[in-house]
Amino acid sequence: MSTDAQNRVRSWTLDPTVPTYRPPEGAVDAHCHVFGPAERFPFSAKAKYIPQDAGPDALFALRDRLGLNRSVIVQASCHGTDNSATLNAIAASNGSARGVAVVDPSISNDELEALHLGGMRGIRFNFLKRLVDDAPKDRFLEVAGRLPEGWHVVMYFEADDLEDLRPFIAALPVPVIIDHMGRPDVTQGPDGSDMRAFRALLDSRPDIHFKATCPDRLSASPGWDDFVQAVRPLVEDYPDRCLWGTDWPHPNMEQRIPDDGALVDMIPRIAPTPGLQQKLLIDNPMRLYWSEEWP
Ligand SMILES: O=C(O)/C=C(\CC(=O)C(=O)O)C(=O)O
Repeated sequence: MSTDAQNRVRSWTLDPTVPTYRPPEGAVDAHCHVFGPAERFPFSAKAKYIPQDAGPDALFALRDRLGLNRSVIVQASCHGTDNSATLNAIAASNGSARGVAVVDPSISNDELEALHLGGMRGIRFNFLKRLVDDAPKDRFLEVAGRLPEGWHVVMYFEADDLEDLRPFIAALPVPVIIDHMGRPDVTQGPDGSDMRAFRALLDSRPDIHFKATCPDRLSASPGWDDFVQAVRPLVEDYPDRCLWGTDWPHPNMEQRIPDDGALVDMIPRIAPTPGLQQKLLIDNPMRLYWSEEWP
């Protein structure tokens, strides 16, 4: 994969609109990434995409523009299991960012503790074949059993893989967060088979959470109406289990770059009351990522 500067892709807009919706004070962007800067934090030899730099300065400037206050930075697959770029961004955040690491399952307990001190609060298991070469479930389960206190597992998979993954998810010994709701086909509507299967998963244990994220990836309609129709009932029915995030810098979306301001303006459409917005943007992510500051 070419790492030449001119071949590195940009999947985010440099000029997002300022949203009309104003998030409540303390709102958390619970799903974003950083890329590089590559000179200090080179990409993994196994990276499936090589992006331009999108470091902490750009992330925090965007956050200010969007009216958000905290960030959960999820280690992106292009950095493999070297979490330095994510840790660097967390360190630059003055306590306003936490992270989710990607680790080699043979990681030692001391290394996990060091990640905790660096602001990590979970590990991510990525099952998307276009992003990672392998996802060894037995080794994932082993490391999930010895995470630092209060950590959780973030899972990324596609709807067609949910059935296969159910025993694995059931065996996880810590709380679980599902990225982008496991990528359902939202065009099926709120009662479609993908949403029904996802609700069955949520009903299978009380500590599974989901990110009501990525209309840009999941929607087939320009105004993202299908996303709203499918996702709002999920937020309303599981108000204590939902999180929201921008997904900036939108890896692999260079052909359909979303406007980050429009993503923020989705919030009141999927969480229509101030009470739901408080849970989605503050209570739920604070409990999972800043538990020591949260009642
Ligand atoms: O930003 C996301 O959640 C989705 C990604 C990228 C990703 O997860 C990664 O690189 O680790 C995708 O679907 O390409």
